[in-house]
Amino acid sequence: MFNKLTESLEKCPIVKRGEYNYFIHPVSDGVPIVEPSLLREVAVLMVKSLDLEGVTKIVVAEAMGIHIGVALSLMTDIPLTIIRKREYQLEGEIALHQTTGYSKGELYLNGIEKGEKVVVIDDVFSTGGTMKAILKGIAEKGAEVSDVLVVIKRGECDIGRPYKYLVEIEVTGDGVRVTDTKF
Ligand SMILES: O=P(O)(O)OC[C@H]1O[C@H](OP(=O)(O)OP(=O)(O)O)[C@H](O)[C@@H]1O
Ligand code: HPA
Repeated sequence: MFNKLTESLEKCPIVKRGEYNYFIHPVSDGVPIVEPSLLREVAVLMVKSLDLEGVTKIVVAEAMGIHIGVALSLMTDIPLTIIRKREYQLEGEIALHQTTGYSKGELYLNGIEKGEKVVVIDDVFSTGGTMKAILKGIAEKGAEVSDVLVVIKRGECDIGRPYKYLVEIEVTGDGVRVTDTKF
């Protein structure tokens, strides 16, 4: 029944970013197209997996957290905040330094208050660098993280706390192999 995510991953193309084998998939890249049925499957699986009890905000990072965050927000009626790559200089904004397997950059966190209970979701874990930066920012704000979930886990990531994933993959220059699913 839930086979769109695994089947689409096993068919997706790989490109080189330096030494990094980068897989290109609708969930992690938005290209070539995001099928509503795939997005719905991911949203249903996230709702089933996450502990949403008492959660006041869904936290995602620009850009590829946005479509999955919107889908989850529409299904749960929980508001969404997007960590942006653009600085707004709003009061209380926190700047975070992000390092991924192939890039570095700044992220800016707004919209989370002390004492809130949040879930953080993202499309992919590769090194876990982005998630570690996000968690540091949320802790600095004094908010509690109820759950962390990534749709696609590639590689081993220690983010300093437990997390959930929907599928685990291995990526080589030849393609993607799904090694575990949580549904
Ligand atoms: O575990 P990591 O090594 O940190 O990699 C995962 C991050 O990399 C991608 O974001 P990216 O910064 O490339 O931006 P995008 O969402 O705009 O594609 C992805 O959306 C994750 O946030
Ligand atoms: N593909 C898409 N998004 C990603 C990847 C990847 O290989 N690694 C980290 N984010």
